[in-house]
Amino acid sequence: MPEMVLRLIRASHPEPALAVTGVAALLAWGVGHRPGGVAVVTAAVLASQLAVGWLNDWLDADRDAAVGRTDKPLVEGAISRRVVGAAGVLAALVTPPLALATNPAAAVLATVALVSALLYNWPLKFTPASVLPYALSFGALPAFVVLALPDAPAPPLWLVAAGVLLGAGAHFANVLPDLDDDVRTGVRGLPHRIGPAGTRTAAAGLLLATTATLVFGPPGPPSWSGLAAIAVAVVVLPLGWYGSRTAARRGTRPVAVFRAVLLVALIDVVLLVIAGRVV
Ligand SMILES: CC(C)=CCC/C(C)=C/CC/C(C)=C/COP(=O)(O)OP(=O)(O)O
Repeated sequence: MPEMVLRLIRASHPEPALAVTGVAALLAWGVGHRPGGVAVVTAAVLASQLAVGWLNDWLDADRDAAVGRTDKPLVEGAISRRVVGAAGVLAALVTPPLALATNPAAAVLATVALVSALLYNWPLKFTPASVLPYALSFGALPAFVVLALPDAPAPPLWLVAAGVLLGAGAHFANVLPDLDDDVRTGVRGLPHRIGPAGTRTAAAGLLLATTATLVFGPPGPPSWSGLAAIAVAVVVLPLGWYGSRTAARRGTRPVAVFRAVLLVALIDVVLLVIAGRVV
């Protein structure tokens, strides 16, 4: 793969972008999209993730350089700021037409999710409302996937609620490794205002609530696989919480809660797809 492409991928926040796109693809398959529908939904979600990730690094380049972020190609000077910004604008522009290949109502939801996420990049991440775009975008994501079906069914409330809780939890988990650096560069979102202990607790608590919503939300009794998912969340999330706390005390990047959150989110969706109970 050409070097430039690899650098662009690194500037896109590839871990969360792939996780969110993978979850959307599995969900699309689980709710009954045909292969073409799965492809369109996946492409629209991937484009929105790339747009948000690239424009985030484009906007944050000076702040990331000020705190010496070693994981950012823009800080290394490995890629120009103009290229990353242009890639972000291009990805944002192709998201609505891609989503429109399903139906207009679904395209509106995909666009709302994108715009809300871009508003996180600027200005909401600096305010106490920093959690809102995550909650809105992640609530809109499963609603988009369901509404994008050929007969455009109404998305179940429990699924949207699970998206909102997952998004809010992901915000706290994502900010956790950067709390100190952010404060030095003037970023004061909700997690910075409630501090590291509150942030770790919010991330783990919201993910546990997501899992419970997914297991107990659908009609009928919970499945054994659903109960197993809760058991995994109950073990993995506190382990991630503990790992992040230990890393923070050692002065290394506390990414364990973030990884635990991604793992629990993926397990939730895979179990739901296998059980065929999403809608
Ligand atoms: C469905 C959909 C579009 C969901 C996206 C929701 C959303 C608000 C995503 C933001 C992702 C992102 C680029 C975080 C980086 O934040 P940061 O600048 O705090 O972290 P960093 O230091 O790692 O760059």
